[in-house]
Amino acid sequence: LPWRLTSIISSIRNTNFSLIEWPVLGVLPGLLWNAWTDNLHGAADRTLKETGGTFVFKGPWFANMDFIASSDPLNAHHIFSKSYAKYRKGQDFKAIFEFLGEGIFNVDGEAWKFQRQLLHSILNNEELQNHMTTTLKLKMETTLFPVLDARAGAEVDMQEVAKMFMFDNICLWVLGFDPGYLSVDGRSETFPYDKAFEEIFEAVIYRHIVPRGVWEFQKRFGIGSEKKISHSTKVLDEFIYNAIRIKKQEMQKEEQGQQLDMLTQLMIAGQKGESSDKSLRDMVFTLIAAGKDTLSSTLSWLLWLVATHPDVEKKILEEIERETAMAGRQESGVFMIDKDEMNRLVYLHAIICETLRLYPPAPFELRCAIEDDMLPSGHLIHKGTRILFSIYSMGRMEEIWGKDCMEFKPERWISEQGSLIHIPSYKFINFLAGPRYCLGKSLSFMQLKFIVSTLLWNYKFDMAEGQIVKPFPSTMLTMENGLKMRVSKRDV
Ligand code: HEM
Repeated sequence: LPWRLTSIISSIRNTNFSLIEWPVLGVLPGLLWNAWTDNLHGAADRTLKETGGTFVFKGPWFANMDFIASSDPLNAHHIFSKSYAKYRKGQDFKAIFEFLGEGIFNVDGEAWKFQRQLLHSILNNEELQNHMTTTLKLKMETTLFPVLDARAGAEVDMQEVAKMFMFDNICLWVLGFDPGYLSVDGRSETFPYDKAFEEIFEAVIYRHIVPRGVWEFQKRFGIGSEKKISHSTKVLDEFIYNAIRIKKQEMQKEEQGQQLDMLTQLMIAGQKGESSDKSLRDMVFTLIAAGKDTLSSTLSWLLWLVATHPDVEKKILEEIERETAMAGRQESGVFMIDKDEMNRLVYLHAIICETLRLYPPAPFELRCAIEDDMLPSGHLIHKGTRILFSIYSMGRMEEIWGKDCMEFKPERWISEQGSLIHIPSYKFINFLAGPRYCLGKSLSFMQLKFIVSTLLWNYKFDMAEGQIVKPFPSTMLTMENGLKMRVSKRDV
């Protein structure tokens, strides 16, 4: 009890949630909230290990909080692929993520099929992918490298830099313009949009934990975290609707050449059918949310893991030197990798997979059964049961990854012949499995390989003294204390 009390008091002090929420929440959800936020993913991981990979959580009878948590790969295969038709995102998911509107994350059935086909054709369009790599390269040359040069030798929060850099890039890819969040003069303090996304994803975890009636009550009266969600959604809506309005004006000008951003492609596709500003807003909002934190989180964890594993750093630099002509190719003072060379970077691919295994940007998935069923683990599922799948725990299971599952070891992804080992998606579920797997998977590998190889070849990243790196309890796996590093230009 004393431990609980101390830790509740410290949670109240440390969380962003208003004091009003504590009396509203009551003792039990308060304890739960405390346990989850103390080390949300670690706590779930421990319980899943103790219970053999699946456990039933029972809340008070009136609270509608029951769910089944699992990290069992056979259950994953069952829920996401084999018996996919029996599980949906469900009404709870839709309510929790209501700010995504009718975007692809939030819909099932025909609405999902339609968006899936449309986004599949856009995200796999080679011309568009080449355009994205070109804009990324330009952004690195004109902004990222000058920012790092300007702060060389000083402490830099690389998580902040990664967030700002990816936010600018995702806006370039999705909306076709650069908001200039990352800049040498450091505008970050005043830039509201990325912060608005962050606040929503932080606050939304609360909706996963407390009874729906509680947060709906708070929403109705604009209390605590709900106030933040509605304010931040308004800020983002203004930003996105403005981008849609400008894009429409641009498209009306005949002299405007073909633009290769996703919003233009969605509008062209929409001209053939129905496409309201609201549906464009929902799709664009979802795409920005899908891409920005996933990539910046992977980049941050990867930089930390490489900086704390000098043997891995040495091997990746050797691979870049051996497999690419980067050493002899300098553009505007920096060395840039060629797009065609990226497929040869097998070790780098393994580093990215290994980072994602240990630190999945999207650490859990929520599903709801639409009929009675039985999981391969033997758990009975009744219609309406919620299932919380822990991707974070699955990446740390000894049964899948062996005794060294907690070690960062990119070699586990490479065969004796030197090629990549294929791990089935239901075991390495970071991009999900089955019909709803991530549409940005190949794009993500391409962009991350480009960024990481170029960054590591040109710069050295060392940890700042006293920096403690640990996950922050949010819907996205970010670092609680940032990632303070000393950056120096590498002597190539
Ligand atoms: C490291 C990077 C990424 C990871 C780990 C990742 C992970 C995931 C996961 C777990 C899902 C399933 C979500 C759910 O069903 O609730 C998903 C879906 C999706 N992702 Fe990604 N993602 C990444 C990057 C991207 C990028 C860059 C884009 C595009 C801009 C993207 C677009 C999508 C889309 C459109 C879906 C919805 C698919 C559907 O519902 O059919 N992702 N992603």
